[in-house]
Amino acid sequence: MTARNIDGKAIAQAFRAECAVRVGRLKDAGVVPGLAVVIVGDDPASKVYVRNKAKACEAIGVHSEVHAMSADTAQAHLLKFIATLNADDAIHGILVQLPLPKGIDSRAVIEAIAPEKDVDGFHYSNVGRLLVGEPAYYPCTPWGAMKMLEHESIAVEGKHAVVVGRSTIVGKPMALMLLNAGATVTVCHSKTRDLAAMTRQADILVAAVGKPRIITGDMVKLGAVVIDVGINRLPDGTLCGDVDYEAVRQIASRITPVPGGVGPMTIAMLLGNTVKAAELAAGTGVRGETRIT
Ligand SMILES: Nc1nc(=O)c2c([nH]1)NC[C@@H]1CN(c3ccc(C(=O)N[C@@H](CCC(=O)O)C(=O)O)cc3)C=[N+]21
Repeated sequence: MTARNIDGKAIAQAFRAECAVRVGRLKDAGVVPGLAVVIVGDDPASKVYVRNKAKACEAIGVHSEVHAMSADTAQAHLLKFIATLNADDAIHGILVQLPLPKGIDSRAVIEAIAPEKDVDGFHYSNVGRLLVGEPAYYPCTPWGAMKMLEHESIAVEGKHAVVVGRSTIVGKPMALMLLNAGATVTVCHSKTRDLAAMTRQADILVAAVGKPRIITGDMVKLGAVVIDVGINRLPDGTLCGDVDYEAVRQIASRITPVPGGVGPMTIAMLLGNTVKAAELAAGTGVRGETRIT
């Protein structure tokens, strides 16, 4: 078997086009969606991501502003700044780029963001809503992975999904989204005994570990759907996922490539959440859905 790729770039493009239409409608109603991105310190990788986010906003007519602060910014200053963004009617979404420099309590910073502007879906309020299965802003990376499954008409209900990784940003919310969608979910992590025995049971396998190519061919069931969330930069500068793509491709039925898989979806979901935040602020958003994007 050779797996077909799930083309994140193309799906993200289609989703962004839908967002652009919604932005057009908002503009007719006199509202320009606005995203504020706050970046503290000068991590080069973070700067690239932030630039890509700003470009993606610009392309669909979302106002974006990047607030760059030095690595020695005081936490109190950052909290005050977030309070001004919370009060700014032109800003519908706030994203504080993670990781933050040592000495800043990321949790305190996230909790300072108004939940209705928390387009990352990291605030306790949104995390709790996800747990309960209520409308919320859902974390963009796992939400993007779910959207890929939906777009490809891959049924989740009744499937055995195995998530490798238990981070707050990807693994845990991914497991909850799959569970809410009716999957039987196993979450594996660094303390799991016999990881391969677990992953081989997966109809849908999600790798969110952050270690290059740790999911090898022998760990995958024939015909499984494999979602690779890992983005690892190798010493030679190339990007690779958590999945040994060439080997697993021979066994899986569908696979997301890296790059061009979950990464582009993450940015598309951020745009979707920002547009939704503007729609809700403008009173044109649809409430009562089981999900917000
Ligand atoms: N508050 C916060 N929210 C985030 O969403 C957030 C964050 N902090 N910190 C850093 C991570 C990382 N992240 C990525 C988004 C898109 C790609 C992406 O588009 N990747 C391309 C390749 C990009 C490249 O070539 O480097 C791809 O996979 O095809 C990657 C990584 C969002 N993050």
